[in-house]
Amino acid sequence: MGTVDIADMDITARLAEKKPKVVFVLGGPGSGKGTQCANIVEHFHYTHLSAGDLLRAEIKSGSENGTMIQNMIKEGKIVPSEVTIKLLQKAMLESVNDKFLIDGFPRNEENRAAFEAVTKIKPEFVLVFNCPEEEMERRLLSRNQGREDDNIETVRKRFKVFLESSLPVIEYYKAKGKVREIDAAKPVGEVFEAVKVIFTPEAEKIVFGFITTEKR
Ligand SMILES: Nc1ncnc2c1ncn2[C@@H]1O[C@H](COP(=O)(O)OP(=O)(O)O)[C@@H](O)[C@H]1O
Ligand SMILES: Nc1ccn([C@@H]2O[C@H](COP(=O)(O)OP(=O)(O)O)[C@@H](O)[C@H]2O)c(=O)n1
Repeated sequence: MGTVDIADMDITARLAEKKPKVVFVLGGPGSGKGTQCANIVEHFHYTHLSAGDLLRAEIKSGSENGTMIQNMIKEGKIVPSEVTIKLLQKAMLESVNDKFLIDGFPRNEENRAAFEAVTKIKPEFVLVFNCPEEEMERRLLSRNQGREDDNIETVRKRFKVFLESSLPVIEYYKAKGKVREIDAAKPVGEVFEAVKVIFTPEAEKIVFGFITTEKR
């Protein structure tokens, strides 16, 4: 246990006042989370917070945790929650928006429990992208973003971590009825059509002639 940091308490209290609305976006590495989040931002005015992007920015900023984060990402391991949660809290507080897509988090039970304990925020729902491993592997190895972890050796480690640590988090939310699953193996446009249905409010679905599940 570390000492209580007044600045951390302040961030948590200020964030609680803001009452942010959060959607967690989960799925295996390369399932298309970032791609679809960009579409959701454009159509539904959320702010996209990628845990991985925040961690990579922290490395670039030359922070004291930089080397530790870089080593963990290279190995496909999950960075301790304390670090990632602080970055997410700060980003939510700095944004003028109050609707957030939190992408790639929570990635394990520790992430999930710590986020809930610290922020008291529960997700509105959890968007899950399902994609076969062979397809995710193909996408990651041709992503071409110069990422140190998009090599076959690290990709295999990330798949193992996803199966062992992240799937249980998805199961946890499934049991709570919070998961909205998407077939992410289809082309980008088709995946977004399915995503849109989930984000469109029920009332608007009636107006625009979608089939709704609402009972009359
Ligand atoms: N539905 C899709 N079909 C084919 N390629 C895709 C699809 N969605 C994303 N991609 C591509 O696959 C790679 C991984 O997608 P990305 O959104 O970065 O995944 P994630 O954030 O889940 O790791 C990117 O190069 C992206 O352009
Ligand atoms: N909650 C998180 C999210 C990402 N990460 C790290 O960041 C890496 C890349 O995550 P990402 O979400 O940007 O990318 P994908 O693996 O989904 O393609 C992970 O493999 C972890 O090493 C983490 O430690 N904790």
